[in-house]
Amino acid sequence: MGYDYWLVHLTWTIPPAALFTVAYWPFFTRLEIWKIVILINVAVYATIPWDSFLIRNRIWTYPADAVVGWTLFDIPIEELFFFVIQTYCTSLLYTILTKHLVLPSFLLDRSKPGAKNVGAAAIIAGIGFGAVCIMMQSNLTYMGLILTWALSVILFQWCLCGNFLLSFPKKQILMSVLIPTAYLWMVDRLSLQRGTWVIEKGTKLDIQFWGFLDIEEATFFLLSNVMVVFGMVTMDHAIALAQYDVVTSDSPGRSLPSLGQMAYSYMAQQRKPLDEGFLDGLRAAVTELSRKSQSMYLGSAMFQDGLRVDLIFLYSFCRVIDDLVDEAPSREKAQESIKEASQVLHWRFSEKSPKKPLYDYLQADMDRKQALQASPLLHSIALLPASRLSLGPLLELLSGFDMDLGFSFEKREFPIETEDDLEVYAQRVAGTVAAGLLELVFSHTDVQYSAEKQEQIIDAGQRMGQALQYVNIARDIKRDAAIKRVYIPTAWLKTKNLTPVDVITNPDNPALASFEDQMLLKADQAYQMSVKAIDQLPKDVRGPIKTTIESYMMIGQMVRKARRESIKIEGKLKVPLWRRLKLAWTAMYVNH
Ligand SMILES: CC(C)=CCC/C(C)=C/C=C/C(C)=C/C=C/C(C)=C/C=C/C=C(C)/C=C/C=C(C)/C=C/C1=C(C)CCCC1(C)C
Repeated sequence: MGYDYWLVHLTWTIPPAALFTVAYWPFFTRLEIWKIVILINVAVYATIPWDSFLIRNRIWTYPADAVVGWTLFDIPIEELFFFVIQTYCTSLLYTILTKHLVLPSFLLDRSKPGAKNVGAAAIIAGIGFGAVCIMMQSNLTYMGLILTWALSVILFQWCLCGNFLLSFPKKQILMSVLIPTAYLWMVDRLSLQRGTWVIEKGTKLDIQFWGFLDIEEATFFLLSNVMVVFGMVTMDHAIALAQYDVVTSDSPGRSLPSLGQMAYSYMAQQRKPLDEGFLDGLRAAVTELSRKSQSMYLGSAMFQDGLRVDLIFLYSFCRVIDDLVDEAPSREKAQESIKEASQVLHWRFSEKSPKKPLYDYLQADMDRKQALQASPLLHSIALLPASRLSLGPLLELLSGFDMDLGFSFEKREFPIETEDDLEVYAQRVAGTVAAGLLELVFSHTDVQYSAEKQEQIIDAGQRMGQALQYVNIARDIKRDAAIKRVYIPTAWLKTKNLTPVDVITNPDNPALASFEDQMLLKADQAYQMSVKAIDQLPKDVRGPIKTTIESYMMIGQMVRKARRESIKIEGKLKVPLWRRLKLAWTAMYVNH
């Protein structure tokens, strides 16, 4: 007996598994862990008969002095552990690489018709070739056994999720397959060189890469990783459909069904046709978010399932309105947009509003695509999860944009006159967004909250939204001055004998430092008053919400520091990526 085989694990497979586990641990969701556990089980049960057959037929052997000697169906225990650890590593890598993807956005297959059949035909051809290899009873035996077994599994997976796979991003699939494959080739080569395991001559082609890596082994590790990754994609396909059902449902709140239920309805394959308008809209909203704000896109990935999708739609609505107002050629045009938004919102939230596919109702005479292009506003409102939001905060948000339109340098009009105005403004543009977010949180959780409790938490959330807006204002004093807006209350300025016009004409005035301080102090106070409420939220959302808030508050600290050390900042001040990652890791870890 010997420890050579265990040594391979101790040096090559366990360390990367441990490293990735620790790094990713705070971000692991229960669903992700279950997926991996299920896949490991499937992999082990599927591989045992095959591997056992190989060993009994002496296709490959292991020297007695390399293994401890425990076996199951003649398979050394070390080998069984290999099935587990490889499946774990590859599926974990896949989980990390695909964390940011919004699964339902890949439900519509836009690839060439027939692409799925071409794939299936190729896999079947591979299986046929493998069968011929086995029947020849020659040095092609091992290759034949690998191809027939692995490609049968892959064919099954392809039949279930081929279309989903075709629209899934190729980069993530390739990296999840190829990185572990290349790594295991290296490990396998080393072990074959050392003789920890031996592929017997006679049933193999005897072609080696890098001197020792048999071509069969190379093929095997590639195909086993494909099985693992396709297995993950198949489960993700089932999950994507369940998420789709949740976010397109009219019921005020639903969380994801259990994995078992999802697997059942997936295999039953009885589905109503998908709503293409909805899925196109989702895709557009996701693309827009990732283009406009990469950090918000990645940050949103910490929210799970249906909640994340709903949040993306909420964001998309805010974004569209913001752009419409900012890019309007005149104040009147901007006000018109706001008015239109208000009307469409009233309609969307009314009893009369059709709850199912909305596009047809919006623009009955227009093609959907055209409607989308013609009015991003209509589109973003149509996609809002109206059954899980309320109208109030959204209308209040519009009134915040209205306030922004009140600025006029020419007419010397500055709507933020008093500290009260500042608070009202911050509530309208940021408090409302926090309120919307929390409404969605409450409707996507199984935790029961009394109406009173909800109201209390929403109150705190709105105050937190205001706090973040104060940080925004403190950071952007100069940038706002450049577009002739001053959010420092006129009353504050007056204490130093200044006016908003002075701020716009001389934004570098050192006297402004004290107002920046005052604004950040106000942010701190609002933050302190509401931070405790986070602990009352459902566990899943505490981490991501804390991350968002703390990153903002960190911007505040950086503004202070920059001022203290007279650092000049070009453009927008940002928290460095590594600090945000550290912050996210900690916030997620503490609330895990
Ligand atoms: C749950 C929900 C929501 C929906 C349900 C959706 C659904 C139906 C999904 C179906 C998924 C399926 C069917 C997944 C299947 C995955 C498999 C079979 C993975 C096999 C991995 C095999 C692995 C990793 C095998 C590893 C083997 C190794 C490392 C062997 C190595 C070796 C060594 C070391 C020396 C000698 C040679 C040898 C190659 C045998």
